[in-house]
Amino acid sequence: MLKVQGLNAWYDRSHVVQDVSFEVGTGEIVTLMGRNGAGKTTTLRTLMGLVSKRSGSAQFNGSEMLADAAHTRFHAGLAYVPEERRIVAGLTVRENLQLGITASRNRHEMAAMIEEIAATFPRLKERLNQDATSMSGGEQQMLAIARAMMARPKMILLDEPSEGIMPLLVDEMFHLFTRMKQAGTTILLVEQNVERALRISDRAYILDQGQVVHTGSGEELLADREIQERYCAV
Ligand SMILES: Nc1ncnc2c1ncn2[C@@H]1O[C@H](COP(=O)(O)OP(=O)(O)OP(=O)(O)O)[C@@H](O)[C@H]1O
Repeated sequence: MLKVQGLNAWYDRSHVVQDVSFEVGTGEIVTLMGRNGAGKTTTLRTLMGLVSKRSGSAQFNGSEMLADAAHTRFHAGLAYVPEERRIVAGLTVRENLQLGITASRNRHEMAAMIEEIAATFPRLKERLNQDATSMSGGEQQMLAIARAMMARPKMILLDEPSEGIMPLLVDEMFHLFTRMKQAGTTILLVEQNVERALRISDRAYILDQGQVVHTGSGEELLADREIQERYCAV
């Protein structure tokens, strides 16, 4: 579904992503890992068209998309949940979810979509009419993911979804990713929570100083403590 080849990105003169190549197959969960500053977030931002100085190739379902505008990618079925969640204060959970729908929908369609999403995110279902920012950080993170899922993306890019979240919700969140995968969503994940991420990943790529230095199946990398200790914050 996504084929990235020779991707480069710069902030001014700083060459932050260097010749990065990786693939994400339809229905897979693929994780990008590596220490702070390795270039993971910048890789996602570059794929979403948010870094202007870039080169290389990124094909989404066979079409080159690196030069496309962010909204074109969105309409092609790519969703992005950045580390900062951008939940709108003063709106309820339901109203935040409604923001995730682009095309105009009638009330019944909208209600049906919220029902569908709420079935996957039970924690949000109980809180639909609550002010969204009164929820815990983890619940707000779930809302950010659920809101992105309202557009029914083919693929979702998640940047450190478990960061700063209480352990109980982290477990719930990783179960959620497995359920999203089972429901047909392809996931590209950036995670510091190495063990949990590897357990659910089909494949992972390890970045170090802007380059891919290692790749393997989730299972292979889970068994390789040396690689984890060397390149990830474990
Ligand atoms: N907007 C920016 N302007 C200039 N340099 C930046 C900017 N954002 C990130 N950088 C730098 O680019 C490098 C890669 O950062 P990036 O955020 O992609 O890493 P990361 O692997 O996602 O790490 P983290 O987990 O800390 O977010 C770092 O050296 C960082 O300081």
